[in-house]
Amino acid sequence: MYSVKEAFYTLQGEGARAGRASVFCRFTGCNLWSGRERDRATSHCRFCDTDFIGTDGQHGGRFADAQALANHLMSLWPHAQEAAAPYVVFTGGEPLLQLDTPLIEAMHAQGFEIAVETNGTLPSPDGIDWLCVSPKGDATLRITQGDELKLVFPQSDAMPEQFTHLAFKHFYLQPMDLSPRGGQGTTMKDTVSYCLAHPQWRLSLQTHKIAGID
Ligand SMILES: C[S@@+](CC[C@H](N)C(=O)[O-])C[C@H]1O[C@@H](n2cnc3c(N)ncnc32)[C@H](O)[C@@H]1O
Ligand SMILES: Nc1nc2[nH]cc(C(=O)O)c2c(=O)[nH]1
Ligand code: SF4
Ligand SMILES: [Mg+2]
Repeated sequence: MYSVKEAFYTLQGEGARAGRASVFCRFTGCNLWSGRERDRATSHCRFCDTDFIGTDGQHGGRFADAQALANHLMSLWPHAQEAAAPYVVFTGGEPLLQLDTPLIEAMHAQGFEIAVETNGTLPSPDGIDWLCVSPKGDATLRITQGDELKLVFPQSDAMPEQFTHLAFKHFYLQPMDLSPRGGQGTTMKDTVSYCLAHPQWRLSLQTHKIAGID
């Protein structure tokens, strides 16, 4: 059984693959925050910009098996006749609480290329085509290699220097959007300054928020 908060067709907004048409599958639940505002201040992850509770979002629901979820996600990909392979981004919440080998196999059998957005605290199954790891505060990082490391900046207990030696192809800093915590604006200036001073890091903007899409 898979619990999905929402699923939608949009453009990947962040990181090295920003701008790419994607089916997003947002799983319910996370291991670093309950998703309830009253728990935010005492959680491992305190800046989350996402509602991942329940299965009541657009095209959300509970899916009995991998084939049912793969069929559902394929129904959201509108370009069956085009050359570009269908592309899915599994996110959440924390997708590695639910993404397993049967689902990876069912998605590949449909022809999907599979991307994952994870906090990196849980082991990842084999077969993921694009792995994006986004470390969180003092939460122990268990995934130390992948395609991109995308760090939300700044986090006093997870500074970029801690991660530069890890085996990722791309290193991104993404300005923390403070609005989920009632703040204003983002930490854009500090993030730009850090990237200018440390060229190993590139700037990732949340372009879907700029574009006004999901
Ligand atoms: C909502 S998380 C879900 C996937 C996974 N749990 C994770 O944390 O990577 C998706 C992406 O949004 C980023 N993110 C969450 N809240 C943010 C915020 N307030 N500002 C900027 N990026 C944020 C996360 O770091 C992650 O890269
Ligand atoms: N367009 C768009 N791109 C994204 N990249 C990562 C997202 C996420 O919430 O995991 C996200 C999202 O929520 N929307
Ligand atoms: S780990 Fe990801 S989904 Fe969980 S609370 Fe943090 S940003 Fe949100
Ligand atoms: Mg998001």
